[in-house]
Amino acid sequence: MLDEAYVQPEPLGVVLIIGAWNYPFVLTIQPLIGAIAAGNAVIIKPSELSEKTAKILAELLPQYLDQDLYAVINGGVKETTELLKQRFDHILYTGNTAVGKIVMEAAAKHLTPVTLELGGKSPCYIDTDCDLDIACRRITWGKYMNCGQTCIAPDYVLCEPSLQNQIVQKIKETVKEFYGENIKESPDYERIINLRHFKRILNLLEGQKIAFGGETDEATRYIAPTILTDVDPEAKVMQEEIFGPILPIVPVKNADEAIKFINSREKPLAFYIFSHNDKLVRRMIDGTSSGGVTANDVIMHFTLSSLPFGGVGSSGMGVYHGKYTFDTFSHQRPCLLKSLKREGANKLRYPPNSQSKVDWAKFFLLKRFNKGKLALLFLAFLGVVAAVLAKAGYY
Ligand SMILES: NC(=O)c1ccc[n+]([C@@H]2O[C@H](COP(=O)([O-])OP(=O)(O)OC[C@H]3O[C@@H](n4cnc5c(N)ncnc54)[C@H](O)[C@@H]3O)[C@@H](O)[C@H]2O)c1
Ligand SMILES: CCCCCCCC=O
Repeated sequence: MLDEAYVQPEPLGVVLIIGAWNYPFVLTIQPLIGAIAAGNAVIIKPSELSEKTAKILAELLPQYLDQDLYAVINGGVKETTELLKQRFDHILYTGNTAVGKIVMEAAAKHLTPVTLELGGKSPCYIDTDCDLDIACRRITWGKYMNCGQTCIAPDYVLCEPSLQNQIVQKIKETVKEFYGENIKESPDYERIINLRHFKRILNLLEGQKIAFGGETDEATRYIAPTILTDVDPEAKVMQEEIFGPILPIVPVKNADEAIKFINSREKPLAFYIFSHNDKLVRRMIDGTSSGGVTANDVIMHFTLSSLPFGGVGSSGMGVYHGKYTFDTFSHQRPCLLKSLKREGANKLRYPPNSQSKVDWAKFFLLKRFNKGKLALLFLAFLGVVAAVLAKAGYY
């Protein structure tokens, strides 16, 4: 009651940040900022696949930051494996789920806590009560941005069968509006990172009904914005994160079936719902689980520093962004400052024990006294004294 209690965040020590290639600058610098703010030393390991960004980070960072505290280490699997043998105080890893398990296993050897920013198949439900023009424009933006190589891109669409053709038509129109008649020539349409990923994505198209797009060019690793319709939930394209510009549409009877569909799979990194019906939006949020949610848009929850960003289940663990990054890289140290005075009040907990001590302890614990309540009690006591004095004076 009379002591001071507070939480003091303290730095964890040395943090390892392992970045991914698809947004190679933001996925290393954003966690770095919070790790520095929390007072840690940091080692950054950019992805070797985005080699130019990795090189420029190694060149630029030492020009602005103390190299003894903030180092960039470049390399591939061999170097990262070696790095992971070292003891760190926290590891933030961004990348695929399989490597996430390798990172967690290496961290476990030193009891190092991890934040795993992984991926998954982020579903998008489009309700019949919806402005389809706007929904399709926003989905087109989020799906084909960075050629579909975005961790929170809408992976596939769930909708009632009657909406399917309209959605194809509207996305087709929006693609033309965004990238022009000749998408290949558009300076705003990107390419697939490498040949391995190009072939992996092409493999997902096998046996599918292509309602729009489908053109590819291996020499430039170009894959056109593509839509697949009437997709079988068991199809290959529905088994792994697409991470490319292909949008499967899976028809469902209604919102309840969409909820069941989502819940029968691994927990996704993001979930998107398009509907005018606020009740339905909330019902779908309550009925499912995902790293994050945006209603009536895609991607945008990532951009709010007031919201924590991260996955759940196989899409990751832990969060960052804004103040949450600071918290992730801090130990929340509880501190209680007592005085050596007022020893009488402590006698209750010392032996020998008695029933009366137990009764007093129960009284104090159950009443949950705090400074505010104590002040009220003191005021009440003063009131009683004042009343007694006043009465004594009156007579
Ligand atoms: N949650 C997020 O914020 C987020 C952001 C971007 C990407 N992602 C996910 O990342 C995935 C794509 O990234 P990726 O995995 O292809 O990126 P990647 O190939 O760049 O790998 C990520 C990092 O892991 C390291 N790595 C690779 N193999 C390793 C191994 N065997 N041992 C130790 N380290 C190893 C790489 O060097 C790299 O730094 C997608 O699933 C995507 O959804 C998630
Ligand atoms: C404004 C869009 C930024 C999206 C970054 C997503 C990071 C994950 O791939």
